[in-house]
Amino acid sequence: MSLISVDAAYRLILQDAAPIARTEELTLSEAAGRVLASDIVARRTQPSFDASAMDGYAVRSADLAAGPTPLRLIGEAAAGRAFGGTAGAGETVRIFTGAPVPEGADAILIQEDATVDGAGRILPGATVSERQHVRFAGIDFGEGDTLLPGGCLLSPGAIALAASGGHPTLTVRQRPRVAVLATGDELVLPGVAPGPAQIVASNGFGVAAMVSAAGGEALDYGIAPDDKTAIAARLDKALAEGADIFVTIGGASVGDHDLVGAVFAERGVALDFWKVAMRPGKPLMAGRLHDTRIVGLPGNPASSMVAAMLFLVPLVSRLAGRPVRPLYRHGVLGAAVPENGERTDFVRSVVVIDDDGIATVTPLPRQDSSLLSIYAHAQGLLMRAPQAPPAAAGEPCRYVPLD
Ligand SMILES: Nc1nc2c(c(=O)[nH]1)N[C@H]1C(S)=C(S)[C@@H](COP(=O)(O)OP(=O)(O)OC[C@H]3O[C@@H](n4cnc5c(N)ncnc54)[C@H](O)[C@@H]3O)O[C@H]1N2
Ligand code: MOO
Repeated sequence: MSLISVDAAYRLILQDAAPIARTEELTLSEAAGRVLASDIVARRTQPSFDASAMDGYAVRSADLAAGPTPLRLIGEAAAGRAFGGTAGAGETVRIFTGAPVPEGADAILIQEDATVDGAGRILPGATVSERQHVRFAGIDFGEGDTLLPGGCLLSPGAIALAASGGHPTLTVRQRPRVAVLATGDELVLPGVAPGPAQIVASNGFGVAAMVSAAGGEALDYGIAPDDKTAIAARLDKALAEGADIFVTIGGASVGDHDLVGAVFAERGVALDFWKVAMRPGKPLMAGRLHDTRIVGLPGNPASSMVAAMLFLVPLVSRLAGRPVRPLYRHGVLGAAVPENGERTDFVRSVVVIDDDGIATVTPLPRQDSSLLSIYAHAQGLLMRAPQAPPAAAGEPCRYVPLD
């Protein structure tokens, strides 16, 4: 298969990717950050009664308009404790924020504008307009109103609104299940002392973290040795478990021990592409087998992280039903850059956003695709198009944010 462009690979990986239909019911605290499955309507009216917005006195506004006449105090209303009677002409009820406004009263005189005389009567120091400081029933929403549309991301505000509407649980879309498998005889888990030719597996943990942040559920498939049977067994497991995406790391290139492509071919994976004209991350595969999408990431640490950021994160977001944000943002170069070669270059860069929102993108000095220390300290990937001419500091550029 020949190299395809970044844009073509991006289109291919997202084509026919739709939010998964499976749903689950979660408590409000569990549902935060998830995607609502369908519209929810209010089960109640909020507020369900006319409520005071201030601490003071419930009055009849017409009484105060007539002049500063003392009012007779006939009772008290507090949040959770209504005054049972009716305020008649010349009468007032002590009231606190959140309490039901008594029958007869139509406004609140704040306590700063009132004094109490020796006889316990209330002397208004100001007039009030009708409805002043009253939150009328239903000003937030009424029973049966649509509170949140299906497909919305459950932000903290949305969770609070659902709670107020009387929903203790919400039906949300299930997260896409993403099996993540590292491959390579040389890999040991963090914390295990590597042998003389071994290294510590790192990429799977970074990729799993990206999957979670994009709204997916990462399934840890561990490490498979460079052995076709072992890799195929993990693929079969992913299919049996109904994984939405099977991600491999490593073994994607052309060496004698790069077996992932061979396993995919033997198992009948229909590849959409293998190898993208980009640096790092060229030996990237994507395809599908039955209902499972397949993504084969290259092994070099920065290559797998960059390829996952560009292609896996949008795919997971789309399957999760979350908005897929545009790949690139605009910025200005913080340093001069040379002419680019034939592949799209993704240059790990420091991104500083000033008070006006202008992003200055400055390439980090070392770009070898094995360097996690550089990747981890980059905030963005400067995008250099194929054959882009040299560019000076201050010129416009595009970059992929890494947050
Ligand atoms: N003759 C060619 N050789 C290579 C080419 C090529 O076009 N022709 N492409 C190079 C590029 S570009 C990349 S990127 C790598 C990718 O190769 P693989 O996907 O086959 O990756 P591996 O060979 O398995 O591993 C590469 C490197 O990364 C380390 N690795 C692998 N998995 C992990 C992990 N989970 N955590 C940390 N590090 C990992 C592995 O030990 C190797 O050092 O191929 C080039 N070669
Ligand atoms: O894709 Mo490789 O990432 O150029 O090292």
